[in-house]
Amino acid sequence: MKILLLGKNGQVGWELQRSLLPLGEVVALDRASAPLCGDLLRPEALAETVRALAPDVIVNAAAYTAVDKAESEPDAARTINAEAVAVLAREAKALGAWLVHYSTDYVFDGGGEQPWQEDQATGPLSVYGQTKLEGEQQIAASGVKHLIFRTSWVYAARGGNFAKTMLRLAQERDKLAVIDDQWGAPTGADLIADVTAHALRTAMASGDDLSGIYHLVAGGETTWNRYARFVLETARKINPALNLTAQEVQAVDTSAFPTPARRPHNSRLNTHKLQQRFALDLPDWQTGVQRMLQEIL
Ligand SMILES: NC(=O)C1=CN([C@@H]2O[C@H](COP(=O)(O)OP(=O)(O)OC[C@H]3O[C@@H](n4cnc5c(N)ncnc54)[C@H](OP(=O)(O)O)[C@@H]3O)[C@@H](O)[C@H]2O)C=CC1
Ligand SMILES: Cc1cn([C@H]2C[C@H](O)[C@@H](COP(=O)(O)OP(=O)(O)O[C@H]3O[C@@H](C)C(=O)[C@@H](O)[C@H]3O)O2)c(=O)[nH]c1=O
Repeated sequence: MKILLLGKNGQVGWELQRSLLPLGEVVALDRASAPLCGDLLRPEALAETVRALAPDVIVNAAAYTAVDKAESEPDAARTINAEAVAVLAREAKALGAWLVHYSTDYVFDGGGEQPWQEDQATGPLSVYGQTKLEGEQQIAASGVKHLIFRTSWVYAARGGNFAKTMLRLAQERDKLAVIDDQWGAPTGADLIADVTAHALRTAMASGDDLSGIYHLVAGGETTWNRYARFVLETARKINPALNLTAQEVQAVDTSAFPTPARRPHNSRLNTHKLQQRFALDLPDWQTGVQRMLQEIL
């Protein structure tokens, strides 16, 4: 089996290079790859690469993920998160290949307090969320066999993420102020990659019955504030010599921390469908965060 992996150097892409290896030959590209094109800002060059490689599976881990910046760069966000995805779906469909893709909790408007199910109405609050939703819709409309994993609050030992931002700020400041009224689940890129490999293997063995959208997040729930406090407490235990000067992580409302992009209050995702269809048990979010901190500290 031949797998084309796009976005190989992102948090999820990096972990996928390891997880996908047992499934077959992995051709892993990033935006700078040449002569093959892995640049999602050049959708038609990307299409030529797909036709030249004729993979059995395309795994797209590339995305425009700068949530605030997307508000002032909607065209680039849309080309990468939606137009290029439509081209990948079209080419995969023509080849009879599977398309694996990732989406986000930010497709929802964040109302209520219940975990969102896959079939509930979306309502993105930001350009990033809107363009990711358009990507999902393009895949569904193409008729390609697909797995779309909606995940949230991704972290990894490699790459930039909220946990690492908190560690950096806690070394620079005496006090942090972090939002305590947005709820979700931090999810490790290694978990996402491992579940992807398992689900892909299962789905390919069962025809196209398992094609669809799945919510894939770690178990439990927290707020950004509680997550930040957990990161700093755990970091202090792992490495007491670490110079974390911030003694307090002040809990603030969303209104006290204005950002260019609006973010959902309720980012909880219900994972029953994924766990049931693929016979999976997802670990609590704390387990993976601890492991990542052990690794980087
Ligand atoms: N990060 C998160 O918190 C969440 C992520 N997701 C989704 O999960 C998926 C993986 O995200 P994650 O690994 O965390 O994101 P990262 O930001 O870590 O990685 C995204 C990758 O996409 C690449 N990329 C950006 N623009 C292009 C382009 N024009 N052509 C090719 N590659 C490009 C980046 O390359 P470069 O470094 O060169 O810019 C980077 O390697 C995405 O679909 C994202 O929307 C969903 C929920 C939460
Ligand atoms: C840095 C910082 C952020 N915040 C808040 C802002 C925001 O509501 C929240 C997280 O901020 P960040 O900008 O780090 O995270 P953000 O870029 O919003 O993270 C999102 O990325 C995309 C790609 C996704 O798909 C989402 O699931 C989610 O992970 O924390 C504070 O309250 N205090 C701070 O000092």
